[in-house]
Amino acid sequence: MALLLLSGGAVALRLEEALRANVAEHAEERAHSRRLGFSPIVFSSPPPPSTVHIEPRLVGHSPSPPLAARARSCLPPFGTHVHKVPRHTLGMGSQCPFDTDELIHATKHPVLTEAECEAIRQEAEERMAEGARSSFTMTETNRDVPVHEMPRTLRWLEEGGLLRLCSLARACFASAVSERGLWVYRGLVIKYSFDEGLTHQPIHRDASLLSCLVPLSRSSEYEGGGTWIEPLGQSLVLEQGHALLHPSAVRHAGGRLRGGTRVVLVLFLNSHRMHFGEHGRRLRARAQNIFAAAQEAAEEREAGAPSAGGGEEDAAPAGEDDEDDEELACLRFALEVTEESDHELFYDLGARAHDLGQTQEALRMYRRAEELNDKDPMLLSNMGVAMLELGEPRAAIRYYRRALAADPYNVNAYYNCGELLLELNRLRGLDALLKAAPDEVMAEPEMQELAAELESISNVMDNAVT
Ligand SMILES: O=C(O)CCC(=O)C(=O)O
Ligand SMILES: [Fe+2]
Repeated sequence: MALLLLSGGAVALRLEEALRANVAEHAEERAHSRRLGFSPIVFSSPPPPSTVHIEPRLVGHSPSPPLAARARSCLPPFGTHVHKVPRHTLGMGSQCPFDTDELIHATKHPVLTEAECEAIRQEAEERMAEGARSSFTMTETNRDVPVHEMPRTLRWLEEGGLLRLCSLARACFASAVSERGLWVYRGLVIKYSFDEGLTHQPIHRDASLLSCLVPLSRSSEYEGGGTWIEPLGQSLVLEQGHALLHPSAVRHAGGRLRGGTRVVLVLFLNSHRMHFGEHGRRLRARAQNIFAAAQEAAEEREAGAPSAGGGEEDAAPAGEDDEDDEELACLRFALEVTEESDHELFYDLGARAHDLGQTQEALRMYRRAEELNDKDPMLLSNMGVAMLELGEPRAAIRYYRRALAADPYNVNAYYNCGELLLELNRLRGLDALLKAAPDEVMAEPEMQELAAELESISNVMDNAVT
């Protein structure tokens, strides 16, 4: 398979620099984790077999047990239900630290007691009531409080809670976790509440090696919800205190809540040493940061630009082209280290070309992405747009419909599909589309406009007939 890039010593050298910077970033994050108040976990013995079973009553009752008891309470106590996900979907290439497709583990029993769940939840709710919130999840559709701002929970983690969860993570993912241990990149308590419009989290990967999620609510407190696992095409709803563990690179989402309140504890865990397979995610993040910084600078220039006089387009300020190249270089380095196995990188390259008006090239990249993951709603929706731009409206509709099958709440795909059906005068199709759209989608102003247009055309036609 031909690599897209990388020739010449100068570029290769820069790749090496980028990789070194990733390793340094990992070390800096580990140090930062300590500053936030998380002590790393170092294992003192080889991982016990995952079949080891200890009595549930040993788990997590004593607030400050002696060390030996603490260690015992930290054995991976319970078996897990395992869901298989092809490990190539992690996009880590042949250096993937996970050596199996058994990548989604849901414990068969609680690993946190009811009392522990309630205590953590209570502290999180106190912090939220005081107005604490982080923007870590970068979305308005849920609320989250960082664990490092929750002293009681932090202490509970120190006193054995973290060792318990990390031991479990180690038993589930032995190939990725060495004796040198694990540390918490971030911990969050996330609240979803249907009545407050906090209903979900979009599909994403987490910025760590392993993700561990424990519902603090009982499943009877909400409808819908759960953790949506894209490659399974399914939401997993766990009972209070059970743990869901998966590689952070499994694409997932906070599943749509249809009622009630769901509160979860999430720990993002990293291994002592960074695995080579993690370079891709860090390089992609670099590219995204460079892009975001360039966007911000452009917006600032626009805001600060004198409104009068001149009339000529400003020349790009010195350095901007270099920044663009840096973004591209990072994406290409990421492609190289992941051996072109990560569909998100092809998506990014496609979106970048699309933004620059290079629709053919965008489609070429999107197709490479689609070969690796044909269920990504954003990708499919963008492919629809590209198809339309290239004069293929029927293909565009097919892509929009596939995007909607993958994500029935995708407003962009709904709107683009609806607008195109209107343009093609396929009014029955438009009517059916609007009727199928969930209320949340129809509440969006652009969807309201589409519905109004359809109605006014229908009225005109009715009047013409009568
Ligand atoms: O709510 C969930 O089940 C998923 C949460 C999640 O993915 C996250 O916080 O990163
Ligand atoms: Fe996540």
